Amino acid sequence: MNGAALKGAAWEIEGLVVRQGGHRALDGAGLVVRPGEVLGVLGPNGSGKTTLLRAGLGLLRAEAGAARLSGRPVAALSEPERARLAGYLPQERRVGWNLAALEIAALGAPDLPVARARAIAAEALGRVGLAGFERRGVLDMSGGERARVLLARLLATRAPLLIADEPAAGLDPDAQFLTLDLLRQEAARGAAVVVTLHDLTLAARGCDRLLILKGGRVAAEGPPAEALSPAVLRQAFGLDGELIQTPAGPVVAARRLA
Ligand SMILES: Nc1ncnc2c1ncn2[C@@H]1O[C@H](COP(=O)(O)OP(=O)(O)OP(=O)(O)O)[C@@H](O)[C@H]1O
Repeated sequence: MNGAALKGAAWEIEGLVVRQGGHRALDGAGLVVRPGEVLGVLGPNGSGKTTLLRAGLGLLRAEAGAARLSGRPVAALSEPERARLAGYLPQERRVGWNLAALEIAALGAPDLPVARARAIAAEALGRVGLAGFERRGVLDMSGGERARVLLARLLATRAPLLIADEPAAGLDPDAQFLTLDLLRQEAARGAAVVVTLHDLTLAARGCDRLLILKGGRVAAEGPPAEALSPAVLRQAFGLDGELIQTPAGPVVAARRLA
């Protein structure tokens, strides 16, 4: 452990070095997120976003660096303790068994009696737009519907930290905005939220702060207008673009560098 715990942070990661397949997938990256805040983690494919989330939860071994959940070193917490402090929606939407949507969503609340967990799951399914789908097997759904069930499972955790790895991937435009709205609602109830995204406009609209990764390092960090400056778009994403304010909210207009 390096520095002292930051007061009030739900999740602090500092200086992580993680080797994957012989090269440094993370080379000193970190993040801090506080209750009530939505932090977006962005970066090109392979820049280390998923590795940062997994290593920061103690699911991958780090060669150096530190991670704390609610001020407690992740390495000192059991997996059930970590699960109570952090709801985690992984990038892969793998589900083995064709269980009903309600049962899958209720897995987010294993601490509660079954009837209560199912009531919370039903409410979460309603929030993600799946009222009426409670009894449908998740393997008998479209990919986007299944993704919403897994988002409902995340919401059902009611954890103080919610981590969603590309929750908007494969969703229709309305569902993408809905996803960010729901995560913002969770932040409004006091949760800290960390979300990885590839849609820069969605990130600019839905996140309070953005962390941009490039090559396993933090390339930029700050409010969307700063973190998505033309210089960052160029250096981190290889794009010629800018953030434009419109009546509907900010939009990132960009094209590939010639
Ligand atoms: N199991 C693995 N074995 C070897 N290399 C890996 C493994 N998992 C990830 N990597 C490498 O680590 C780096 C970071 O991967 P990571 O999944 O964190 O990127 P990402 O930013 O989440 O990407 P994406 O946007 O494509 O999801 C990449 O270079 C990737 O090829």
